[in-house]
Amino acid sequence: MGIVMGPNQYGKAEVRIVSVNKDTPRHTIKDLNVSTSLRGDLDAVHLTGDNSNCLPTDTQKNTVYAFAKEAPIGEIEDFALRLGRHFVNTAEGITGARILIDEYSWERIPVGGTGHDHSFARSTDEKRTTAVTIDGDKAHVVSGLKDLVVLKSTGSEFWGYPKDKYTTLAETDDRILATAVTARWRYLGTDLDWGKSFESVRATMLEAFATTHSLALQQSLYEMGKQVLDAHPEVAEVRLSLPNKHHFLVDLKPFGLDNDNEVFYAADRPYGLIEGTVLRDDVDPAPQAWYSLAEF
Ligand SMILES: O=c1[nH]c(=O)c2[nH]c(=O)[nH]c2[nH]1
Repeated sequence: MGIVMGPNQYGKAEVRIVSVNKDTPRHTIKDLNVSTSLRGDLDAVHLTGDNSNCLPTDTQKNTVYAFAKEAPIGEIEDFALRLGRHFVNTAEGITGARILIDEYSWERIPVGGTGHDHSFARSTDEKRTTAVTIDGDKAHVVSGLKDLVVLKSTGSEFWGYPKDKYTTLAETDDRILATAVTARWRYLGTDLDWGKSFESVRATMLEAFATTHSLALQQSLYEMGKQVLDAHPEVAEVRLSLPNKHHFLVDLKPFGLDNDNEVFYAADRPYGLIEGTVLRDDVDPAPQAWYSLAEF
């Protein structure tokens, strides 16, 4: 019987970096939020405060900035792979690294009919994401997006559910279906055209959401994941988190008006939260997750 140090990791969270490429007067920008986590032989720092294997989180932050200058950032997956491999290959006692990156999107401001060379507007709240894990000489990439807000103004029903003495929800064959998509998909390789794959996965998910006549958001979730896997052999599994952004019919009878599914109250909370994984049954399962309080 005794007490030991359990799973642990440490790093710098949310390194905000904006990098401007000035190779030509038509600048491009990369706007990222980068988090690093390292694992390895870290008992000593926890048990006795011996920092000899503890590459400072400050150094990890500086590495992110320096790497952005030493070579073009490129796709976030490639940048994360470079950073993670660097820490594992160079830091004494470090055997694993996980790099999380969120990328914010900017569009050129239109001026005189074309996009301006060096002025940008934040186009949407949607973020492109990646989570790259290095484990010794192995690497795996889970990319995704979050805060992609979508809505169907019809083509959504919800009925046939069990009713008990607490049920008040009316069955409907015509409702608004709206959600803010968080999606993560696990790649089978580490060497591919990340940007092309991202755009295609995103387009497939959107098309599946739009064209599925939905009897439940759960059914839309499965279709979105399934159609991504059908069209993308490079993807092993898709995980989706879909808040059901409820839209309630407003009672217009007090004003002598009929509401023919046209006027809704958009509630912000509570919301249903529909989550799930759609996966191939013939690939290796995802490697064990990194430490997370939520998985306790
Ligand atoms: O698509 C839905 N799935 C549910 O599980 C659910 N539950 C609920 O109240 N409304 C909905 N809608």
